[in-house]
Amino acid sequence: MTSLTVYAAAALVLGSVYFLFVKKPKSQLPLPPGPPTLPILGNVHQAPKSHPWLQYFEWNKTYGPVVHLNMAGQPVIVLGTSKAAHDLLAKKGATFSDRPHFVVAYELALQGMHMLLRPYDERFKLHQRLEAPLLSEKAAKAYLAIEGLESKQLLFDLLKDSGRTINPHGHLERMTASIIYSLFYGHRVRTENDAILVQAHAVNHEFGQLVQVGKYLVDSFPVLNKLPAFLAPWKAEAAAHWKNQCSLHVGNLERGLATPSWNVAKQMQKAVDTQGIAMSVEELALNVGIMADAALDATSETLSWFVLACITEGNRGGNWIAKAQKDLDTVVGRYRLPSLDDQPALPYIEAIVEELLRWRPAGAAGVPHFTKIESTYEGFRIPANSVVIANHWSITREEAVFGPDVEAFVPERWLGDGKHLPTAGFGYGRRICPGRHIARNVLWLNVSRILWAFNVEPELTKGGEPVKVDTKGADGLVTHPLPFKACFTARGDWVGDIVTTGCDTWSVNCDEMLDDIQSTGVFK
Ligand code: HEM
Repeated sequence: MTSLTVYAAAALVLGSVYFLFVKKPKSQLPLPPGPPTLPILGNVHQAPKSHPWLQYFEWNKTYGPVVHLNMAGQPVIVLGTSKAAHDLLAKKGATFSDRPHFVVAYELALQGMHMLLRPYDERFKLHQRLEAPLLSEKAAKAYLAIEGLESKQLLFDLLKDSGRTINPHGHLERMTASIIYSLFYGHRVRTENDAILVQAHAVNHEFGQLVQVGKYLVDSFPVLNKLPAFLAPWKAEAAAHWKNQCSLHVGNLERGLATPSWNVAKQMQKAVDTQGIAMSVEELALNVGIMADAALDATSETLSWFVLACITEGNRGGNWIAKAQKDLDTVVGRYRLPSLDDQPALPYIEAIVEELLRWRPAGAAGVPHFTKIESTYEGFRIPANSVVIANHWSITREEAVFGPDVEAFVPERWLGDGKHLPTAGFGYGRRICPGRHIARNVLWLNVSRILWAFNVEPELTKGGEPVKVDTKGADGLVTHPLPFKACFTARGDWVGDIVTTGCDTWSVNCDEMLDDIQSTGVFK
């Protein structure tokens, strides 16, 4: 969606005027430890320029689970263990659920209507209440038929490319986008070049540019926003971006409301109308649209990481792919596809999904929280107006919790006693990802079906060696693999029989499936 360097690091610098207003500390406790600082600049000169989660991890290793950074007066707290993240962000959720404030990207360009960036206030809680029934565990179950349909189509598309090396990203993204846009707007996505998907990418790319670190002085000195427009060129840029956001999200909302069948947009509109909530069309459209954006990127990139894990880590841990395929053959057999009903009998697939979320958390540095109030933790003072980062990369690499082989892909760690390991990747407390039930189902279904149908292998050099692929990934709020190729080969003729005959879904009437969701009675 945006570049995380951008987003997280912007969080580091945006409030450099805050310190002028911070009340004198009430507690005499010391600040948490952190790297040495320079006068005035603090740690600004050490702020990571890309992949910030890697540097945060190093700081957590050196200074401990709670690290304090001083970004020219802006306190930043980096949490590096799941205990610290739970203790502060979840247990003290009333205090730690705010977000840092972005003048250009949030206040101006999004008119304060970006769900992920909203401050923790009454309006945020209202949106959370409106979304909650549509993202609950029950609702996620009601969406399984649509998810199953798109996952069948994924198998069909991959089978067409069987035996060739392909970049799988387009197929994975089409599948995820089609689930989300069908559910949200009643719009099936037939190709990765779908006009709405392309428009969404363009708008998100533009948004990413607006949160570039240091691009706008006004993000560090909000008082500059009082300047007249001719002295404040960012205002015109933000206004142009707002138009593009509206064109995307209001356009999608209107198309969604005009379809014949049930969808999330209609359900949200109904809730707003029946509860008599005063809400502009833009506000509703952005709520639905930003939710769709959040869902799409994180889920499809996690699946890309899964394919990358297959080709780089597949033979580790006693060959986890072979183990999973043995279980699938025993439990599911070769005459039907796996479904969520098989989940209780396939704990190893569940373990693969957990390990995937741990090995490459899609939001490696999480999404920054913010606290307006001073707190204390384990003998340290967390100052008021701190940006608080739960660094998922550190948290998923805690050797005391996961063992010494944290860089390896080892599903076994989640079996037996491992069932109680802390899951990570969806954030914490009152800002925890509300779409996690849907995400987990999509991940489970596609991981199980891909492994049931295909051997997933690396691209080979002319000499027959696996082509080296980058496993560090690109910088960004949603961390994704750099483009790579893999080869999906059907595991046997039986795959062709089932996938060719039963997985070409383009003739299926999705309107009926969407109406079936409504008739489950989950939504009032
Ligand atoms: C593998 C898939 C996904 C991952 C790894 C993921 C991860 C995250 C993370 C780390 C956050 C920030 C949490 C925090 O601030 O502590 C978040 C927020 C959010 N996610 Fe997800 N997410 C995924 C899928 C989804 C889906 C499928 C939906 C919706 C259907 C969704 C909707 C949202 C929304 C609306 C927020 C903003 C919550 C807020 O600011 O209060 N996500 N997600």
